[in-house]
Amino acid sequence: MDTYSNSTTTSASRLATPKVRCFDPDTSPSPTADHRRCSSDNGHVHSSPTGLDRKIVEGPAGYVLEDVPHLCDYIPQLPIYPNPLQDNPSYSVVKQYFVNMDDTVAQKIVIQKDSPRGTHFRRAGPRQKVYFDADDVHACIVTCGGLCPGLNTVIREIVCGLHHMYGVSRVLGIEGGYRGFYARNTIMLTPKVVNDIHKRGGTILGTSRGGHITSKIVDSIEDRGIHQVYIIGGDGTQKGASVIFEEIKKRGLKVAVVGIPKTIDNDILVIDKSFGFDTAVEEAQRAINASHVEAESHENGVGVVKLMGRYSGFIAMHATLASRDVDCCLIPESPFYLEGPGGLFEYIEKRLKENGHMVIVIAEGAGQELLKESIRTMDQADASGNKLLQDVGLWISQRIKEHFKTRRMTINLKYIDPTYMIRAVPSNASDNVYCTLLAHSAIHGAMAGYTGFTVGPVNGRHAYIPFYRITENQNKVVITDRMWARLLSSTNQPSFLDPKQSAEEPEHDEVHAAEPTGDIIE
Ligand SMILES: Nc1ncnc2c1ncn2[C@@H]1O[C@H](COP(=O)(O)OP(=O)(O)OP(=O)(O)O)[C@@H](O)[C@H]1O
Ligand SMILES: O=P(O)(O)OC[C@H]1O[C@](O)(CO)[C@@H](O)[C@@H]1O
Ligand SMILES: [Mg+2]
Repeated sequence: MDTYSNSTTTSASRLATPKVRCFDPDTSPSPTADHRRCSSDNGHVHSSPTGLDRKIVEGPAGYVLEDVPHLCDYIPQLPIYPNPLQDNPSYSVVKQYFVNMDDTVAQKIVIQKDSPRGTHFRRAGPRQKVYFDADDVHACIVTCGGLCPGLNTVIREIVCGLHHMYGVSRVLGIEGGYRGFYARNTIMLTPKVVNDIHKRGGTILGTSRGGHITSKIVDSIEDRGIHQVYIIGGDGTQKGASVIFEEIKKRGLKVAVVGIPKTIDNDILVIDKSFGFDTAVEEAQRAINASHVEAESHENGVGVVKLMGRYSGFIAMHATLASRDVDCCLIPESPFYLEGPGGLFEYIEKRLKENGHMVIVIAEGAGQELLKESIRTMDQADASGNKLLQDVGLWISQRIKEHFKTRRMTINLKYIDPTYMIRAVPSNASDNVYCTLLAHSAIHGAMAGYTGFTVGPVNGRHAYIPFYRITENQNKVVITDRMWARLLSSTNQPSFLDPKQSAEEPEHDEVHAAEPTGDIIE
């Protein structure tokens, strides 16, 4: 473990015009707290298996801060400026303008008297001093990966937040995802241009998969004189953002790299939930309702609805719990089987005999092992390297039809795949507010000189989270938690689990692993 130092290899800031010199402990009359964090005694750099540094600060009673990088970690003597927010009339009502620089957010909030204080993250919010002169700042925004409700709201709120809170007027939109840095046009984003984009689905910037050529992206950032890069995207995008940050650090550029996590599947760890998730669950209700109406209008009606979730079944689980019309929910985390006692076919037959109709919700990543056994196909991947999944909805519909044919039982099965209808809607009211907070937290962090981080709520408080924390693993439904039990008790479906197996399941250590909303954690 090396002692953390802020003066690693660098070339000086190439971009900003100094107005106030960096804090000097001997001469500065009013040291800013944020500058003290740059001194060499408050943390340690841990080398990760990938060779990337991690800033870990340890405190009493098992307190651990997993801190995020700061520009002054690798650029010495950076100028600082007073935060213009303090002169902003809209914010004059706020009693405490700035967050305390020592504020951190606990990852685990349910603890026992003697348990260690555990992991914390730096609290998001405006700082008293900032590391960019608003007049000089040139920011850019890019959206990558699949569509998700709320993308336009985040874009809007970054542009308007930079403009209204910090007076930053130069914001560039990079078109078409990462490849847009070097292969596409850019557009100037002003509050006027983005004024009503939150009412539209999709992303006004366009998006793509693949095309992450780090050197070309960073060349483009450097050539355009960009100081703040806001990157909106899922797990792949955040990995890409981390690589961009490392390259920027290597080149010694004064550029803050900020990730805003986007994943409709809610498969990003640590944060309470991802934007667009609520909207997706709400929109999924329409498909489930339609499926239910069809099913109950026909003799032995079976509705099958496929919902998003490649590796995590959160949308399917929450849409099922919200709807109450679903008789069976199948997700990737809970293996199931079709034939024999306790299997899916037996359960369908039972439900049809009891109720005359039934609705099955299946997440796109569920049952992939069964599919592999019955359909032999080449493994294919998309441009980002994500495995392309077979259509489990079509497959299961076919298998159910075949099964009841052999049982000489007439069923009426209707299959609905609302994926792209759900992804394309604008975000709902609560996601819109959430997107605003994400954008503001991102802006405050970048202006305060933090970099190489993702922003998001942890137990209801927005925090700055190092990239590695959210890219190392995926958030999954924990089927031994109470939420899944709640689902089983609401649908009455079989658990497909050997009771012995569930008793032996190890306890998960991620507080949020099973619950996407902070307010419903037990
Ligand atoms: N390990 C990686 N290193 C660098 N760039 C990556 C990496 N993984 C993915 N990317 C880049 O990130 C972008 C988005 O990745 P991807 O298509 O996997 O979507 P995502 O961000 O995970 O969103 P979604 O939730 O829609 O899957 C792509 O341009 C891809 O090239
Ligand atoms: O068709 P596309 O754009 O590659 O995206 C499909 C994937 O994107 C997601 O909606 C996540 O963004 C997945 O649930 C789905 O598998
Ligand atoms: Mg992804």
